[in-house]
Amino acid sequence: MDPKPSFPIGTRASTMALAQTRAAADRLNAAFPGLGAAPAPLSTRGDRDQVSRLERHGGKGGAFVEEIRAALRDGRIAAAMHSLKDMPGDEEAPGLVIGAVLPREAPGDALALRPGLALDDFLARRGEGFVIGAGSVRRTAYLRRLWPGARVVHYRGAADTRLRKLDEGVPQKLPDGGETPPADALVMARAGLDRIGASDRAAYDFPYSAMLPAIGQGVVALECRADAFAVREKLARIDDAPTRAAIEAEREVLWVLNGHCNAPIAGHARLEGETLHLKAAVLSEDGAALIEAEADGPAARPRALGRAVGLALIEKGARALIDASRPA
Ligand SMILES: NCc1[nH]cc(CCC(=O)O)c1CC(=O)O
Repeated sequence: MDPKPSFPIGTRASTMALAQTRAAADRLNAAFPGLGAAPAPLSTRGDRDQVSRLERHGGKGGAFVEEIRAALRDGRIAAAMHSLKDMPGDEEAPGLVIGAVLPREAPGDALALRPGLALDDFLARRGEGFVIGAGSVRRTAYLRRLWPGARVVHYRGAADTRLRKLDEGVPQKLPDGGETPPADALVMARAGLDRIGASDRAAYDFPYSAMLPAIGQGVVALECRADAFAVREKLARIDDAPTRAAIEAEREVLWVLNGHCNAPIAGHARLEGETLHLKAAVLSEDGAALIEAEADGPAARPRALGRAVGLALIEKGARALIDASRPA
């Protein structure tokens, strides 16, 4: 790797994050030959501390995003690569903007199975008696609805590490010193599996009707300083308009709900011609309650659509579910 790229893109050092950042650098270098965009891996506290839960770091933003933002603010990097899903949606970062999003990859969730397990058997038993690892309250809540007979355990860490633990039958350490039983299956982002070259590990893709993705899932975002005009101009040039419209609608839902990082909120927007279709949901942590809202709107006004869907969720009682899932 170029030790001192002229356009360093800050990133976490995981396999997945590096793959995403290389994709972003390729896109920039194709649009601006000679720019010298290249990944600048930074190690974050969230990566070093694999044991504690994300919430301990003040949420997703606290875990991964803030340290990379610090490098952006002090000028060590020109842009920062984030999985959009990991960026808090209910507040803006002062002085920073999302300058570009890359074309969205598969937005959904997939099931990876321990080698030797047959998908047919798993599905026929509806997960009964199986241990399923999941890393978010959204996935946990949907799993409890879908396969109530399965035991869902908290699983986190880099995607390739999680897969290795699944394959080797390694238990996962918990913050309280205990450990989970080895998992039979993991729920992971399909886009993450694709990016680390593990597409063949996706034994089953959850239909959106069974598990609606996280807001922003599958989208790579490039953040930069609001006052870095030369950078902003380059990022504007590679911004993917259909993805931008979708994420503006989705993230407006988060904004309206004021959803904290631990809230089981889901949402997905898709563009068809000039029309955006947006569906969003809020669940109770045990999956017993599911509130959904959906609407269509012009692609040119994505935030209005997101706002309407967010407010419809609140009308239907979403606020109580979000408050109930707030960490004490
Ligand atoms: N929270 C971790 C994270 N952040 C982004 C992705 C990959 C998919 C994406 O780009 O949304 C993942 C891994 C996962 O959820 O399994």
